[in-house]
Amino acid sequence: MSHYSQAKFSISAPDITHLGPDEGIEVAFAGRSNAGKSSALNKLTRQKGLARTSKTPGRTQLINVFELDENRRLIDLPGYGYAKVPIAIKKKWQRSLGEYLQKRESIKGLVVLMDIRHPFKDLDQDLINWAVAAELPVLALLTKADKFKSGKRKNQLMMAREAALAFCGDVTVDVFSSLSGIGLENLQEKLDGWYGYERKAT
Ligand SMILES: Nc1nc2c(ncn2[C@@H]2O[C@H](COP(=O)(O)OP(=O)(O)OP(=O)(O)O)[C@@H](O)[C@H]2O)c(=O)[nH]1
Ligand SMILES: [Mg+2]
Repeated sequence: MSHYSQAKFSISAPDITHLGPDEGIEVAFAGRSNAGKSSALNKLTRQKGLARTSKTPGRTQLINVFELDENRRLIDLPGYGYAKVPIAIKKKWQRSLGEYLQKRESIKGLVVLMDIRHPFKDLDQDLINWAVAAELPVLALLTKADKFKSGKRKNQLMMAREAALAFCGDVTVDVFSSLSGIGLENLQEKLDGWYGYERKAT
């Protein structure tokens, strides 16, 4: 049994003032709209309907909080970069995203999810660079990895790692698929470290 299957929906907050006390450890999932954040959270927690997913980009407009235990939370952040949203709404939710990242003390790790077919767009780079500068640990995940066969996938991962090195230094880059489960073990291992869960010796 994984710690992550314990996740329970806690709250949806329009901005950080509506979140609970800024204590404990939060790990946030961020990325462009439609990158697969909510799907990845469902895969990680083994709960198909935990985070709402959608074919329509811009589904997650609130900061959604899932509790693992009293001190540990998973955060599904609003997606960025989706053009077809009324500007007023977009401004509001991008502000809540920025505020969360800049002001929330309990964030201890950031997972940046990017579609493996077009990783490291400008906004992704900005976010990762910001996190690196803020000394916030980052895991860059290339999602929907099932879209590529193994050879192409490895190649794309190699290129993405080189791209990451070139523009923002040493961030971990890995592949992930919420359909096939590729990369799930590695994701859990990274999160275990951030949350301070001990790994069983095997
Ligand atoms: N093939 C494939 N499709 C995926 C995968 N993960 C997500 N998708 C699809 O991509 C679309 C968007 O997934 P979501 O998880 O809702 O994306 P999101 O990043 O939460 O999107 P917003 O909430 O709009 O920011 C849905 O149609 C998913 O079924 C994956 O690993 N493989
Ligand atoms: Mg979502």
